[in-house]
Amino acid sequence: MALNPVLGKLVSKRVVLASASPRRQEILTNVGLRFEVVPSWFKETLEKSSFAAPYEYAVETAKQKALEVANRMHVKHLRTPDIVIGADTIVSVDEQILEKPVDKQDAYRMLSRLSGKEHSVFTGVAIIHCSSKGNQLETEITDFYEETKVKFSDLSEELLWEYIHSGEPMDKAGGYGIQALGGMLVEYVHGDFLNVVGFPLNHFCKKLAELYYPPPKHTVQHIKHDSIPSVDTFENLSDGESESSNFTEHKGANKLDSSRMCPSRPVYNCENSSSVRTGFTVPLENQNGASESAAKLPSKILDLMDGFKASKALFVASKLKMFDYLKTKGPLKAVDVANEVGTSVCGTERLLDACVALGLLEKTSQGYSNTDSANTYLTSDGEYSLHGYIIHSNDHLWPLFTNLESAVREGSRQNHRAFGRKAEDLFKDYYHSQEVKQRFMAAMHSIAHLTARDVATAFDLSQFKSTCDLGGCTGALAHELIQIYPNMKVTVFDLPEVIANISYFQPSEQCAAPVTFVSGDFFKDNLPEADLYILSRVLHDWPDEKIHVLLSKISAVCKPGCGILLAEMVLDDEKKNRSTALLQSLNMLVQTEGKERSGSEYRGLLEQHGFANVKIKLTGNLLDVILCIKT
Ligand SMILES: Cc1cn([C@H]2C[C@H](O)[C@@H](COP(=O)(O)OP(=O)(O)OP(=O)(O)O)O2)c(=O)[nH]c1=O
Repeated sequence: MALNPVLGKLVSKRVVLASASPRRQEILTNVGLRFEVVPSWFKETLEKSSFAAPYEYAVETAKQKALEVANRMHVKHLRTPDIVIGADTIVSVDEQILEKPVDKQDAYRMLSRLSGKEHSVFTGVAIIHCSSKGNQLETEITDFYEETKVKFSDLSEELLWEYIHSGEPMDKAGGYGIQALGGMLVEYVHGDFLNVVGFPLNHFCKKLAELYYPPPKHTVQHIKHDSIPSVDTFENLSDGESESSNFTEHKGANKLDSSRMCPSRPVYNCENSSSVRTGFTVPLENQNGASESAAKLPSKILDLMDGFKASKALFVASKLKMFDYLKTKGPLKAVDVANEVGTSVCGTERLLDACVALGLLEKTSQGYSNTDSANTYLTSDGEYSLHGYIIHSNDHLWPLFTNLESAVREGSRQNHRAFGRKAEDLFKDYYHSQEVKQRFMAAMHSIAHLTARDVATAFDLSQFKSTCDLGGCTGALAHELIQIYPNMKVTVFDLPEVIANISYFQPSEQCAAPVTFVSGDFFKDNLPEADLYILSRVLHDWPDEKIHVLLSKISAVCKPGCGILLAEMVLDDEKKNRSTALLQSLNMLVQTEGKERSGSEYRGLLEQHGFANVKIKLTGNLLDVILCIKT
């Protein structure tokens, strides 16, 4: 199947996914679609009883989510996106619509209704093509839905509660996630699996193929409204591109054929009906090579070849604090940015343009300005600033990664090559100078802050009265724990040179129950007493031998019923799917004796030290969470 041309049609467009769902982002990223994420603020409060069928509710909600984002972006930035994609997933059982549970009781109510029965999962999708006329936003809406049938086994009350306590149901329609623990509840699935996970990719691609490669008119005329089209893929059709299928041009000339845009007109594949489903294979119609070479364009490989340039562009713009200047003073012309920063105008202009193309900045006739993401993540005072980690990536990881080849040949860390220093203990390397130490602490703080909420809420930790975050650095996770569990006593235990430097990172408003910081070396010193020991991004720094030393120390002070919570990037057992975590494991190779590990590997390590009932939660954020209890 020539998939690439379908998505390739979107390459030059500003595509926005109006969804906060990490699953939708992952599904679309995995097929190489480039898009910005702007979660919709539309509240899912449409009156369900006013819809004749559950899928109509999902389609309308998806449409409203996407329209809200299209309108907001148009008004706010005066730079209208080309395409906004919205989606809404619901579960329907006995004519009732189930959305995300509001609390655990609600999850229990939903899951017990699904037990032993077949239900339908509907995802409504809206694809909105936007354009600006004068100051007005014009939209062309295409929508559709997909249904998948899922049957649950008979589920005991005990099993349901165990599942609910895993925390997985809370952000998922119907209260389950088929892609993770919830998969164990499922007897069969009829239909598109990804539709259950939140996005019907196959139907979406077919829809794009319809929009961008419509069949020639004579073919359409032969199709009866209620009949199966005479072709089931587009392979036999001529492209139509030369006539009218280039969406942008077509739209400019006159409005799109509304029969293609309106889901309620059944002329050509506008309904969700398997009887009119077509494949989304795109024709290699042109025998003289033009389209064929486009179809073969190895875009993923080309993106990888460019990856280091894109990373470095981000690092340099961050290091020069361009995002900070644009936040306070933007929009600015390239010459003004160059003056602020003290750089050349021609170099600055090229860097800013590259950042625009990478989706980090926006460019209008008034100049360059930050995107919402840049304000949140790239400025040094952004709410979830990654500035510290970006500078660490530029100044520390980049030189190490340039020695990746040696690391792979030798199987060991490369600090001596990158920094001309004999490799000592990992943390002695980081703490040999005040500047490097503070840079490292800022980097760790930014990741800990970004992931803290997901780590703290992955499991219900209210049973633990006291917690000790070993290697908890600036206390970002500790502060989040206190927010969520106000009665919890939280201690951070870290090296004296870290504890001496934490003040800069403390939240300005004082918490009622402040975090206690204790200095020491967890390999050598006594550990503070606690019901729960947290090791966040600690075990990945060390080889198995050192981990056994640490886990046996924790095991010795842990009473039965007490636990360990690990926060790490957990690899899939086959070590072939999670590229972020696998690349992070290379990161550990170039600078430590540690590595990233799979869920089974962590389970094996923990069980050897008397920790059982090991539960793993993939959070969708950078860190996954593992909880286990001392027997
Ligand atoms: C049934 C099921 C749902 N889900 C998820 C998909 C959706 O993210 C979520 C349903 O909620 P939605 O309201 O469709 O989406 P969302 O709130 O996650 O994101 P947004 O509104 O910003 O688009 O449930 C799974 O991940 N696995 C499953 O098995």
